[in-house]
Amino acid sequence: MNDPVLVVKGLTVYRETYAAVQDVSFTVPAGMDTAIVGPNGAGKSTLIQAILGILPYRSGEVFVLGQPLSPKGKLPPAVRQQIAYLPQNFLFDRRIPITVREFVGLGWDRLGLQLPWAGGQARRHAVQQALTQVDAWHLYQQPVSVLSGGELKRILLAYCLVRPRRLLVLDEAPAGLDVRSESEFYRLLHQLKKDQGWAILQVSHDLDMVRRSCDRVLCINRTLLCQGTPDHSLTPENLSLAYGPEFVRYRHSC
Ligand SMILES: Nc1ncnc2c1ncn2[C@@H]1O[C@H](COP(=O)(O)OP(=O)(O)OP(=O)(O)O)[C@@H](O)[C@H]1O
Repeated sequence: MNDPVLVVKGLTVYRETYAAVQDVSFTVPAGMDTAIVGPNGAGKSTLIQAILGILPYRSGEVFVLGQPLSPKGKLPPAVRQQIAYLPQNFLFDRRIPITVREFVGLGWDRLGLQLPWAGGQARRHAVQQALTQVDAWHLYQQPVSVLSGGELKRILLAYCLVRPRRLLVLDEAPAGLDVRSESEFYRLLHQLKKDQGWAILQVSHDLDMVRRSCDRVLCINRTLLCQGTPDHSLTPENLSLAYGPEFVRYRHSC
């Protein structure tokens, strides 16, 4: 009945001459929050960038909403529009003269050519709602260039939320948010998956959060070491396999 939002089969991705991701297979169902965990340099960002079509992949197959992603990252625009991505770092030229409201509105616009006034009131309403959801409506007239790191993160999330999507991909998304914003952020993710059936795929180093909030875990270190529910995956044996025995001893002594 519920086809998976994302299917990855035998995916291998190179960073120059190095196979950063090797033969990784998994599926991401709708309405679930799936975490990707693993040590630094394990290939987590490489994996999601290949799934998003930002990096080419060498072999394997990727299907988003049943449509194949080409090895060079091509996907039909109607499918691409269903995916939102919040990167680890968002680098841009701070001199760009664009306000928060204008920036978030770009997330609402359809891909491709359209009239500049398209949408009108629906667009304005969607922008206001998205900014309110991330508690940033008060910033709507601010130039993006003056925002703090945490404010910018919330604006980027509003950019992802401004239109209904099927898949939200996050790379260490809450980094830079204060404690209150972080808990609001996870509450919002929960709401998106429960009420609107969004699939969430998030890279995280916060194993306690993963245990609390995620439904499934993929543990990787170049290859997929294990997958399943947090209880099934985050066992001392699997953590030792991924991070080394020292890490498990350290966590138990805390
Ligand atoms: N632009 C690049 N050029 C060459 N190699 C790269 C590049 N970016 C990453 N790598 C290498 O690819 C491997 C995987 O990196 P990746 O950033 O995917 O890991 P990660 O699991 O996301 O790490 P972290 O937890 O530190 O963010 C690492 O060995 C890294 O050095």
